[in-house]
Amino acid sequence: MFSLHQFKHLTSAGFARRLSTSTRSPRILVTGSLGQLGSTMVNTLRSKYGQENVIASDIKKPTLAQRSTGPFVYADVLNYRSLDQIVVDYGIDWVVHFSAILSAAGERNPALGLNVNINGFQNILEVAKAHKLRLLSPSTMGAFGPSTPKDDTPDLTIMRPNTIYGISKVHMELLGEYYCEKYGVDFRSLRYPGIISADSPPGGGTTDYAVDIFHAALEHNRYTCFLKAETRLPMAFIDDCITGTVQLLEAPAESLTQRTYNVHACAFSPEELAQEIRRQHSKDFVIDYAPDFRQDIADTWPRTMADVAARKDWGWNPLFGTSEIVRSMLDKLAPVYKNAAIASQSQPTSAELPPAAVTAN
Ligand SMILES: NC(=O)C1=CN([C@@H]2O[C@H](COP(=O)(O)OP(=O)(O)OC[C@H]3O[C@@H](n4cnc5c(N)ncnc54)[C@H](O)[C@@H]3O)[C@@H](O)[C@H]2O)C=CC1
Ligand SMILES: CC(=O)[C@H](N)C(=O)O
Repeated sequence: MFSLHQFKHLTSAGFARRLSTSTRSPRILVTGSLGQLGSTMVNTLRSKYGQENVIASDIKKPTLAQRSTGPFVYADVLNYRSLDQIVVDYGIDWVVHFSAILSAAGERNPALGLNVNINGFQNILEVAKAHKLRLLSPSTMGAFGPSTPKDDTPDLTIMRPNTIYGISKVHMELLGEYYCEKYGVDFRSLRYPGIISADSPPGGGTTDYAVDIFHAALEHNRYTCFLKAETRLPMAFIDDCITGTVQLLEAPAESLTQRTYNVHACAFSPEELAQEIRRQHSKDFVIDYAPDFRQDIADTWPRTMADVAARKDWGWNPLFGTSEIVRSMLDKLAPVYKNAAIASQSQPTSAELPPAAVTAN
């Protein structure tokens, strides 16, 4: 049994501990952290909040390099109990929910898209409610649909998307808002345009061409695009995307006037992007067009989005336009392709190999 003196001592120690945890860095769980945006997000958050405070997770196996920068756990968003356990074990305060099935992948496999984007999100929302977590879960311009005004699309407008991805993201936005109003879950979201990054490959979207084109330009100096030449869509560079996402994540609750915000940086068509690549990389770069089912998806999305509220409420301020994006992508990827070419040239040809090595296959 504790004496009264010991009890007082214990409670004041407990109080002191509670005080110190209320001023410590938040512990952040990132789901889907091996996707196109996840690894950059994890690295940015780790450099701000400390390696140990950011728990990366996915259902895929990380490479050694991905494991080396801090904790990584298996987290299937379809399994509520495992999410619950991670939140308890790691003392999670905030969740950045990046697990999703993107637009093209969702049309290829609607059942998977519905399951991950709807049931997975509901699990995340329930965990956020149970443990009073702050939850940032991105939405997309794909939440708009064919009857939405296409230019300067406002935050609040007609939203009748006709893809599994779009429908599931509207569900996410509305459910997040409902849980915020009804249960006080601090849900935050932003509607990204297509995101362009040299860090990781894109994961099955309609805007993937705007990343693939750089790899093709550097490797073959030609590209066959799955969208038509004139299909203009909103886009943003990964640096602006991650900076903006962290700004919204950290924004004081009282500065937010809504739960979901449009964010826009620039807009271009495949032909306009190709012209900029010719200007900055090679005048001989060739693009041709073989539109497929992704054209029908792109045709339902805005050409530009209005993002006045994001700029005003939490400081969205993208720095990369089309020309800066092309410059950065070429600067980052050119050395990779140059080194690969040098390595393949220095590989001995079969004629130069000793007989045992040639017969090994
Ligand atoms: N990349 C882009 O251009 C845009 C992305 N977004 C949104 O940003 C977020 C992140 O997107 P990306 O990184 O591009 O997606 P991605 O497709 O590259 O990555 C998604 C990740 O989710 C993981 N995942 C799939 N099923 C899972 C499950 N059951 N449990 C746990 N993880 C699972 C995958 O393994 C993958 O690593 C998504 O919500 C997406 O809708 C929105 C607009 C544009
Ligand atoms: C715009 C998005 O949400 C994504 N890049 C996709 O094309 O599906």
